[in-house]
Amino acid sequence: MSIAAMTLEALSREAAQEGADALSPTKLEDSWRRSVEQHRLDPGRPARPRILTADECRHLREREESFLRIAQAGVNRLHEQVRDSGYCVLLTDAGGRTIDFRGQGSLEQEYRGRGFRLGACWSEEEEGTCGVGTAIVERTPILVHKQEHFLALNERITCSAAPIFGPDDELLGVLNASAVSSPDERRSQSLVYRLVAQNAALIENAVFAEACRGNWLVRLCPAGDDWGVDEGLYLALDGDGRIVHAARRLRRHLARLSQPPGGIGDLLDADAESLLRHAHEHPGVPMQVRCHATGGFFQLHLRAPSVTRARATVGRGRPREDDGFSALTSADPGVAASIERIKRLADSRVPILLNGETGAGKEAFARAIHRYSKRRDKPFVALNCAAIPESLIESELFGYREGAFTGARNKGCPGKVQLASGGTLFLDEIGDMPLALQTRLLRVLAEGEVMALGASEPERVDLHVVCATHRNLESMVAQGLFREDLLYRLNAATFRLPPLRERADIDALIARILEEEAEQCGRRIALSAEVEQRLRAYHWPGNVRELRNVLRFAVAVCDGATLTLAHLPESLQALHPAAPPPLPGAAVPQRDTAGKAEILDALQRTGWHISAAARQLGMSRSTFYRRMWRYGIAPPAEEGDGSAYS
Ligand SMILES: Nc1ncnc2c1ncn2[C@@H]1O[C@H](COP(=O)(O)OP(=O)(O)OP(=O)(O)O)[C@@H](O)[C@H]1O
Repeated sequence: MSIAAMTLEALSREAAQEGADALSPTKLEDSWRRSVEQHRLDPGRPARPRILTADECRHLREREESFLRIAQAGVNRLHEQVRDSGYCVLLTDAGGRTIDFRGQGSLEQEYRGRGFRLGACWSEEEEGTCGVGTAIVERTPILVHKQEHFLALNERITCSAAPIFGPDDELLGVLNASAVSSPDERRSQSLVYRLVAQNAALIENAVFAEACRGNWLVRLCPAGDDWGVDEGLYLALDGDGRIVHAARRLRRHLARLSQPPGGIGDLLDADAESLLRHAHEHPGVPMQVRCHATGGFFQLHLRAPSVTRARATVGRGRPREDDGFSALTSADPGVAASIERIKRLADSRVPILLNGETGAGKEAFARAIHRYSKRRDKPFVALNCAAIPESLIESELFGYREGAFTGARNKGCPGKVQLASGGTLFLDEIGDMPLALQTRLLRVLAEGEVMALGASEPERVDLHVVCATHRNLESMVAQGLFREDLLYRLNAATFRLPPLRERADIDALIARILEEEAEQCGRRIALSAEVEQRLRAYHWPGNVRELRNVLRFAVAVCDGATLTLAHLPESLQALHPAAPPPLPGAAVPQRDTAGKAEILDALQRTGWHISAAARQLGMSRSTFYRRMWRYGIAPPAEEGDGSAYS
């Protein structure tokens, strides 16, 4: 497959194919078969869809708050387009539960009577073949018209539904438009069907743009399009102009290329520097670019990163500003993908194993999982298996009953397992757990039961277990130091937290932790270029913990507004010997090291005159643009609230 596959024409063909798929009888036949054979539904069932209780509904909407917020524009737009024709609009979560609903006054009663309302559950398992449920299973837009519904009760309604996916292809929910009366002719629904699919794509793009707020965002549109209809193909670029993420529709095509593009320049006749130059010189005007392989032209719109304003990664579109993971949001593709996968497991009972060097953030992740889950109001109980003597781990973990051993407290004492019941048990350094106790832990995990020391009856416990280790448990198994069956129970969901030196988002982490530490002292502090370089070059054996300590120290000893090398601990100062002073008369080398503060300062002093600012710092214009790109600096008129500019 050549790069030509990624043209909009190809995408349009694909959309048309999806359109044809919606009408494909095969999908409906499959769904009917599932309704009978898998879900064992009775087509004559008299009951309407299940409706969540008010409490369940509120809880669900809270959890999906950020998805709801981002999807709102698309839901409203679709509603405006179809309401006068008698359609209502539903947005559901990935399980088909209605989390947003737009009706129409005069038809409200009829909608409610048919199950179109907040909290209604439209999964295929419960309703059989239906728009929302079948779109979830088939993962494609679908039209289910009248008698195509499985339940006789639903055979008067028509439903056009389209799934919405997150940046990692995870299903976030379904957008659906339904009417309670419509012509029998299926083709009468083709316009509504297209509008639903189009608005679902719009929401998907908005989710992508939100998730990539920390990156430069590129949107490619065919000539003549404008920002009003937010379609197009999205790419996220890092500070070196490399493509770090592509939205789903584009990714499908990029994946088929024999050689995936590394930088934007591999794809288009423009590099990062020229995009920025254009944005600076022609504010508000999209840049015309050409695809190398096809020669096709696109309008390119560019949006600056907004690292400090980055909100919680959307992913599954979960809740509130602090959804547990907001403080850990990462532009490192590996970490970001782990967060998205972990979120999906947060409410399951699948144990999670976090692997990583000391200080890499394992406990911070465990706490985030707990705060993200529906167990967040219940206890989070941590036990460091390496920190307490082997002889005490057993009673610490499983508790003991009265008189269980000499020195035991009169009334006995619950263990961490009992204390964590209903919530999350975090077992740090699980590799240090003695073998005999591993057997007992296995029983807790397998049977949900714990036997306290000295007890005659086991107690039932309901736990989510998160474990962490810096060790290689597989090789411990090979050495007979760790039980193989326990490993298999724990490692179904293993996540590796990379050491800081390997993280692609190290600059953003430095910036965020510096901001936090400076804020603690009510100050704003920038980094000098030398400090930035030094922090980036250091190997960080103590990972994020060490980084935080270094910055805390530096902020404490710095009186001014900029951290210099002199403020760093000695271990970092000694990293590179200072360069010898230049010999008199020697050519002054080109600078390529100015930090963000210096660049911004020069821009402000020169009124954003690029050549003058570059001259002041002894740089060429292109080096200066490169640095602006790296630091995510956009001309002030374009920065705004981080929304797109061209
Ligand atoms: N992504 C992050 N952003 C900001 N701070 C972080 C991040 N990850 C970890 N930290 C901070 O780094 C410190 C160490 O983190 P944590 O205790 O979670 O590491 P750990 O991997 O569990 O370490 P250990 O293995 O030594 O127990 C904490 O102060 C934590 O708040």
